[in-house]
Amino acid sequence: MQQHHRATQPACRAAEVASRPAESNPDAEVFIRRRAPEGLPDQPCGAMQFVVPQSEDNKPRNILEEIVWWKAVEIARMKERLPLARLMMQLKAAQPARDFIGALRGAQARIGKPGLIAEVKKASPSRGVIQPNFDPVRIAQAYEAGGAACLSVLTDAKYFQGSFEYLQQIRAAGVGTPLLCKEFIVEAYQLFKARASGADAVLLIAAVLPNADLAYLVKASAKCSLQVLVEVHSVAELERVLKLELDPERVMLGINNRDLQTFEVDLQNNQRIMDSSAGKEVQKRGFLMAGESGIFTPEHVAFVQQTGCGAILVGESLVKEGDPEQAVKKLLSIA
Ligand SMILES: O=P(O)(O)OC[C@@H](O)[C@@H](O)c1c[nH]c2ccccc12
Repeated sequence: MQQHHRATQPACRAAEVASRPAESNPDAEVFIRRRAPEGLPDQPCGAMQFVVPQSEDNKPRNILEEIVWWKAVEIARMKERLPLARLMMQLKAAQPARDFIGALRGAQARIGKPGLIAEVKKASPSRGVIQPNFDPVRIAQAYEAGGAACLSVLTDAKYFQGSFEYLQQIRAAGVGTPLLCKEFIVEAYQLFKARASGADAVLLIAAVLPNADLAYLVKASAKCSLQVLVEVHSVAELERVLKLELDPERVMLGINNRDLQTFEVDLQNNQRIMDSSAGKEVQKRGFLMAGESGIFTPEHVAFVQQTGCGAILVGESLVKEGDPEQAVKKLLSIA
């Protein structure tokens, strides 16, 4: 699979990236390999059952890789509990999807600030438990009352303590803002599960998915009426994503300002990417851009806005507050 991912890059570029340490090359793409959580299996060869030794390289190289390797197990279990045929019946019965991107653009036009995607997030690998007193429905209702245009709901169970059920519960409680399913999506089954649970949009992470997979999953999303947020975290990734044919009415882009290896947040990353020629092209082609992660203050919001982002994705700074409604109002400077 690693070979497959690398093969989507020109050979010289891949070699160049591989030979430079990641720290000195902020634009290096993160190539997520796909393996079972225990790595590649032992390779017995011959009657003596001689085993080719496992190398260090057979462990996840970063948290994103670890999460993605575990996904394979999680998806297999989900399919056992809910086979595809039954999931497709749920999908048919789902309520029509809402216009996620339209809601963000509408809010931006109304308030003159980036449209807010407020995240319902209990925990994360970098922060541990952020909100021990976690009630997803109460938080979602408070975000909506505070003026969030859209919500993002973490569904990853093992690393973020999320659940697809939270999407259902939030919808069932009458929350009307469009919902993003925040998941590490690697196959279409997860898209169907997201839509059947009430999501209106899904996240696709460029660092996880080569362009061939992105193209397929974007198409499959459109088939089940899901809009898409494609997340990049470097200029190189943005350049790659822009090679795809994407409809700005159905696909928006996001810049994750959190480094996937160190977890450090740097809002300058947002500026650097938006100022690049790929960043300019994004704006020319009319894509809505979201700045993601590490946004804590109205000053941060203003900074991300002046880089050219019409949306922001905010989790920790809102979810850790006892009164998330006030936290939203404070962040957007709504009296
Ligand atoms: O809690 P923060 O720093 O405001 O970040 C929110 C969001 O950007 C972050 O949760 C996120 C961005 N991309 C992701 C991909 C998967 C899981 C989580 C994320």
